[in-house]
Amino acid sequence: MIENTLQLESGAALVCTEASLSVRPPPGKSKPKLNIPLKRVLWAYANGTSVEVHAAVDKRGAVKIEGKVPDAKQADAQEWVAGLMEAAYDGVKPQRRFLAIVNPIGGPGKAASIFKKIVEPILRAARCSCDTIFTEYYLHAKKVGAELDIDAFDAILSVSGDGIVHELYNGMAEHKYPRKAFRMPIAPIPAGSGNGLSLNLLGLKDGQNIVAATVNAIKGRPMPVDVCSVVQGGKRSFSYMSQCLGLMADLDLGTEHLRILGSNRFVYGYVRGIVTHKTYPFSISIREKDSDKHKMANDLREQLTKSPDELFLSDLGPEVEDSSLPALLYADEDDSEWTKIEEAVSYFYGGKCAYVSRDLMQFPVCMPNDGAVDLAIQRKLPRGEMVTAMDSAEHGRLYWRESNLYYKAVAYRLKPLNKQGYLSIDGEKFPFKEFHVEVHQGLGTMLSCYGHYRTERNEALTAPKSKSK
Ligand SMILES: Nc1ncnc2c1ncn2[C@@H]1O[C@H](COP(=O)(O)OP(=O)(O)OP(=O)(O)O)[C@@H](O)[C@H]1O
Repeated sequence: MIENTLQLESGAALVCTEASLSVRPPPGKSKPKLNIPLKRVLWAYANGTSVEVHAAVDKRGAVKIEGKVPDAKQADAQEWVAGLMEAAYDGVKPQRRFLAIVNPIGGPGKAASIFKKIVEPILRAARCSCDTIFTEYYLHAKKVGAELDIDAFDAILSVSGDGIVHELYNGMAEHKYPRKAFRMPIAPIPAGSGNGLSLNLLGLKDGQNIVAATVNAIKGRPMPVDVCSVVQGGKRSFSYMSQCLGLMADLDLGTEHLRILGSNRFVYGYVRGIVTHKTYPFSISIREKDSDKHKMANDLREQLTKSPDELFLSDLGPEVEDSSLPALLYADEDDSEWTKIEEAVSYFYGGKCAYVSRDLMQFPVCMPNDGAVDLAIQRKLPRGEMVTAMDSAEHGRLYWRESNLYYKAVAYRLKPLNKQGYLSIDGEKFPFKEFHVEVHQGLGTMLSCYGHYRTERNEALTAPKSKSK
């Protein structure tokens, strides 16, 4: 392994390898060696004999490492610092200009203090600039998206839950140059109650980690993501995450009055669903891209082996020539050749992210920009199996169940055949009425350090030996 060492006057040394920066204590000192991944190095600077390195460390936030080199080593220090900065910002422009949208009432109401105490110091240490808007009313973020000054910022920080990103996208759709607005990368900082986007970009371990999310905003690369049009009663809106009806919508929107229970309200909702054992009749038409579970799992396996350059946009994003919204291609198409399902099912879920919550990886073969929305239609199960169905659901085990019909669709239509129920689009309540969805490949942009959703122990990648219902 190549090591680039800067010897300090104190006897300690700063050692940069291809993967990390470590601080080696002087010989004979028992202080433990500090090891920081290069991704976490925010800034390095040499002035005369002084050297400063700023980094982001879990639980501590922005930290500064300082030292002095002997007079004769000033040029070495300059060279070492330049090398460290190059390695730390590999492929990414330093000093991004952010627009932060902070929802002061998001989740437990801590977004403003999280932003001030953790996020801002890290941005300052990385010498990023940041204009901040505190949302003042429902749909304020939509207005921000619609009026976005595209040239003034490199990325948007959404300091809240998933609702603010939904509003931003629906605002961007009303921008003077919608497609250009959608090219503005978004990076979530998980300060809401539903932080699904962050969970998908950062994984289960780091999904709620504010330091990791802020580093993702500084070091992540622009990843194109599909955005769906949802057309209902002639009105078009945009969904980047999910569309849901039946049991899973009931246990979210139908338990809002129990917010005091925190995430336990979802457990309560699921148990209530087992007791009532209700089914929901839908008529669903699917313009299929795929429905072979083995093929979809294989396609994901292949995707995960691609190099970052194939997965990301260049830091500046491609030139967008046509700045208008993509047209609706399938809204008027005759669906007589589409796949039809007319059945009373437990729930219907459409999604563009793998995790829908910490406990459920509903769409384990989902890809950010394959031009398809994943559909999971859970058929009615006996009560006992409803309980076991949630075993390892956070690792995507549901995927291989025969009762879980799974499609990739470029478009679909759904008509509820009963009168009352909940329709959740990205967690927002929509009228419980017929709607049409179609996918716009790569329309949106998120910042990511991986180029794909970060699923952990994804069981969809290993086909089971025996069939499960
Ligand atoms: N100052 C404000 N007053 C009232 N509502 C606001 C304000 N700022 C933002 N909102 C609304 O807060 C809602 C919740 O935002 P978001 O989903 O990001 O956070 P959350 O805590 O995850 O939300 P949820 O309550 O949906 O779980 C959005 O609908 C947004 O319009």
